[in-house]
Amino acid sequence: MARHLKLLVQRWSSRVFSVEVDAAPRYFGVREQLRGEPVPPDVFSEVQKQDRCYSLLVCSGDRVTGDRFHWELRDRLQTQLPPGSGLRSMSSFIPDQKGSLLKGYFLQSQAGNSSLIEDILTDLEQRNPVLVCSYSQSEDGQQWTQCLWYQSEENPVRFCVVPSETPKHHPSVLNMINSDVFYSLEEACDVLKQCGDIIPETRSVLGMLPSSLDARRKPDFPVIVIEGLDATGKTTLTESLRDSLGATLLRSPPQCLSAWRGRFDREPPLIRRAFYAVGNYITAEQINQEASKSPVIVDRFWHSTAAYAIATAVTGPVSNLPHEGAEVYRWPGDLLQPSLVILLTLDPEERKRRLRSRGLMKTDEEEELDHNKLFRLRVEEAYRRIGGPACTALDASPSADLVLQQALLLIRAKCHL
Ligand SMILES: Nc1ncnc2c1ncn2[C@@H]1O[C@H](COP(=O)(O)OP(=O)(O)O)[C@@H](O)[C@H]1O
Ligand SMILES: Nc1ccn([C@@H]2O[C@H](COP(=O)(O)OP(=O)(O)O)[C@@H](O)[C@H]2O)c(=O)n1
Repeated sequence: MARHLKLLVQRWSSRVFSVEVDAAPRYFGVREQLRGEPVPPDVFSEVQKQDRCYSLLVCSGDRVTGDRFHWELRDRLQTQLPPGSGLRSMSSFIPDQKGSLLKGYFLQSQAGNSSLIEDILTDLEQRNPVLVCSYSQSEDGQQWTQCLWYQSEENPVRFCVVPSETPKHHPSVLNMINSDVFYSLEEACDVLKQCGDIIPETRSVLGMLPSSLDARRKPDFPVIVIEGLDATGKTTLTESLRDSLGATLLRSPPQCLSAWRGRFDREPPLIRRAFYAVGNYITAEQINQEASKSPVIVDRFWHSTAAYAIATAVTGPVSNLPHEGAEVYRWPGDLLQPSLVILLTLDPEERKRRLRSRGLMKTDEEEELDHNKLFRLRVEEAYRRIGGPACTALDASPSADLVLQQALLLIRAKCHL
């Protein structure tokens, strides 16, 4: 077994395992002694006695390969597994240890399906960076035990499965920085550079970057960013502001990346977020050039990149988000800071009405906003928590003209235009 896997398994008992059930993580741990705590963790309470469970944790040393494999694995399992396998997202982490998160899946095998599932798992483990554990119930039905799948045939080392306390932070928070949200151009570029061979388009994206960036340069004219969920009226307002103020209108991601956006939207979060992060720096350079001549209005910028990334990485209610004031809500030190960020807020029903009347849905994420109320609430709250500059909320429910007048009042007060 590779050295890093050996170390991982040796530290098994300091790890917590988390399985998502109805968007709420359930936690358990493993202990070396076989008896002692006969209470099965609640994720096992619905499993039949004769069934087995399996966990698959992605353990690639290379994060780009690992994240892509984790992403594809869900589709592969969903297609190959028999119905009733109860496929769920799972992870394993060491509480409070940043970067310790491993992602994977948890599944059940019912008696009649066991040989099919075992064939799928054996094949997966032989060819891919995945560590498979199996879980079975003890003879007396008092305890669930975990053992490594590859050694389960001969003399397996069994660990007791025990309930674990809910950790202080949602597990995803441990790996968020530089996996979901990037705080420097260098970190985002590193990810894209690593993808050069598998996604040739990354070279063209990186080629759009300016040769040097100066985030400290103060633009001569104000730079105003308009943020908000899809269909809150950003396009309508930004176009009116451009006309009223004689401003230049820019957007992030910038127009020059539009040919490659769809390609990156199909990639796992690590790569997709790195693409949008780099997009902000390209827009920043365009802002620098234009703001020496006129005010600049920007349709989406850093708040969108960070808020959607943070809200997607965690699951469940708003209370699972990193706490207010946490490091993830800071502004990247090397990214141009706008003079004002206006966040358009809208009642969910009115937003849906505008979406319907516009007649098209966009990214999977935007579609998810409609179906998943908790996701929408997390995005909105993440928007509010991001600072440096923090956004100023503006009620977007009045008529387009009234929203424009209110926005102009805010801009005049803050930017002396
Ligand atoms: N203040 C407003 N009142 C009513 N409808 C609006 C208002 N602002 C925008 N709309 C309409 O709502 C839809 C979404 O607006 P749009 O500007 O495209 O939003 P976004 O750019 O945020 O996705 C469009 O059909 C637009 O005409
Ligand atoms: N600066 C940006 C802009 C968009 N995005 C992503 O792009 C999606 C929204 O794009 P969209 O095309 O629906 O945006 P609009 O049409 O509302 O401007 C979100 O899901 C974000 O994840 C980003 O990450 N950073």
